[in-house]
Amino acid sequence: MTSQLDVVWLRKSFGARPILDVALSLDAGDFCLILGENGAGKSTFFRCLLELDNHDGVVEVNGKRPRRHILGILDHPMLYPRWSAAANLRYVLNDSHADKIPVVQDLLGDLLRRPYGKMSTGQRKLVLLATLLASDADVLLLDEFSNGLDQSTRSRFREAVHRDLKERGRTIIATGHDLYAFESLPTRVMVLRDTQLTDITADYFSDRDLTRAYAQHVARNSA
Ligand SMILES: Nc1ncnc2c1ncn2[C@@H]1O[C@H](COP(=O)(O)OP(=O)(O)OP(=O)(O)O)[C@@H](O)[C@H]1O
Repeated sequence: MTSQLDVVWLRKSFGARPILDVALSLDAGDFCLILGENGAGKSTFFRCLLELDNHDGVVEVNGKRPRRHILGILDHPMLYPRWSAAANLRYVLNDSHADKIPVVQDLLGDLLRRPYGKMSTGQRKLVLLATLLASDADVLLLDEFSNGLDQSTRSRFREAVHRDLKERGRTIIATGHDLYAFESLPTRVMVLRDTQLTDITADYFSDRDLTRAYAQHVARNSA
């Protein structure tokens, strides 16, 4: 059976320095958390999947070339600051009713009317998440998305993502150093180190403790 996202192989170097030599297959409904030290190559992996960096490899979404089926949030994306969140959503998604989509209404509520430029960092992130969840993309990438979110915004993030995975069956890949923010979401957990992805999902599922599973992996590999 074809996976929803199939990174058959992907290699990336900066000059003579190899950064990525990875393969990864994920199904519909998978939430894959990629852990790794600063500089391990997580953002570079996302940039390659989004075709923002040149690289070698074969990547397929539902057995075909990805085209517009992968969308992601990378560092500090900008929407139009003077426009309301609703106007930005309608423009970005090219859909005059985008602000009426239930997931958008649930996530943003009154924020929809507020100018994007006058929002806090966490509120802007919710607008970006709503944009992704209202899109047609089958694969979503969330780079360091959870950083700087307070407890209640994290809960809204988790609930919206949970519902999307269950009802829409997208594939979501996230990175982040704040592991508590991802509580209960991951179906797959990988560590990126020395150009390679290592699957630590089984370790994570033994007691659903991300911090312990990651610390054990690091300890094993630095011994
Ligand atoms: N345009 C570039 N040219 C050369 N080297 C780069 C470029 N972009 C990133 N790098 C290097 O590639 C490596 C991977 O960077 P990347 O940003 O992907 O790491 P990361 O895992 O996302 O780190 P962090 O957790 O700090 O966000 C780093 O050593 C970085 O310095």
